[in-house]
Amino acid sequence: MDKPFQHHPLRLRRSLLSVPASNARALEKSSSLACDGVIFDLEDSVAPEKKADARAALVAHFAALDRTVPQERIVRINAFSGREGPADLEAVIACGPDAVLLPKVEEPQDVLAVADWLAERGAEETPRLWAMIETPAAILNLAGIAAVGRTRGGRLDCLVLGLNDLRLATGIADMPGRPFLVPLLMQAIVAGRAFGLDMIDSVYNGFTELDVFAAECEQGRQMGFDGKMLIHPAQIGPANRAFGVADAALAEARAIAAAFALPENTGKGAINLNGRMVERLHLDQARRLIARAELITQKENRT
Ligand SMILES: CC(C)(COP(=O)(O)OP(=O)(O)OC[C@H]1O[C@@H](n2cnc3c(N)ncnc32)[C@H](O)[C@@H]1OP(=O)(O)O)[C@@H](O)C(=O)NCCC(=O)NCCSC(=O)C[C@H](O)C(=O)O
Ligand SMILES: [Mg+2]
Repeated sequence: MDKPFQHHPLRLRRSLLSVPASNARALEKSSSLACDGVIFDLEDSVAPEKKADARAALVAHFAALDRTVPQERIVRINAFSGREGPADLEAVIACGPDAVLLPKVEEPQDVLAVADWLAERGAEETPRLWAMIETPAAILNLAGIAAVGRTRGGRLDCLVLGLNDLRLATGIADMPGRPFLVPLLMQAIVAGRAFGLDMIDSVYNGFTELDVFAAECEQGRQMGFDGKMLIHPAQIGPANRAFGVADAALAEARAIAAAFALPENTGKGAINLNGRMVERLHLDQARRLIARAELITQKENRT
């Protein structure tokens, strides 16, 4: 079933492809891909000596962009408190993306500082802010970071897990099924949902192992994630499938909506639908799922 609470308009975020801003071919290709969003990366996929060139390439790319392509556009900057961060944010202002992804957020102030910087520059509603959760400190401070979603006009939209950095910092093993990471991922889900944020699962590095990748997407969906950060175009199809709306789930949602629309169920809080109790909260979930399915259909008809 769909998630219970959301503080911003419904967006498709099944597949978010990271594209190094220093890779001209990948930049060019990104607009033609069926991912729901592109994360233009100025951080770890760009070598230190290429940072300035990557910013310039990104600004040129956005200047020539066809903004009718149905993709959300996010720029991942380097840490705002570091050497490259302020110049990256100036590039963000020039680009005008939908959102800025902040890496290695450790405490609420890491997000608030950027929100205040953007507000001072007159950037009121957009870009939105997304925060990467990828350090032990971020895990300890999850509730405080997610709570930023309720301040500064609710500018924080999404938490994105970064398991490469988290494994590096903690020593947690990279294992099939992510057994020792699942408890941390679930903490993130609970914190994000408490403040109405969208939740994006971490990248999977083995971009040729598509069966394993599909299983990890399915696991992420079952945990409650909305989508996954990707590193390669081959991962888009499996992610869109796993985080899309299955036919059976859509049929069930339609049955719930139809049942509550029956005259005999008017005014009822709970009904019997084929031997299962269904409440009005399930009707709300069903309506959201139907709306998401409609968004997917609209997108597929446009691309
Ligand atoms: C992983 C790669 C370095 C592999 O690159 P390559 O060997 O060139 O792949 P292919 O030859 O299989 O590529 C086939 C075609 O697809 C295009 N391509 C590849 N990757 C992308 C991409 N990301 N976006 C757009 N297009 C892409 C190639 O250009 C080929 O096109 P064509 O010429 O038409 O055949 C590479 O995939 C890559 O660099 N991926 C992204 C890396 C990245 O962004 N890293 C940062 C995100 S990871 C992260 O955030 C971790 C997190 O912080 C954490 O801590 O966990
Ligand atoms: Mg990282």
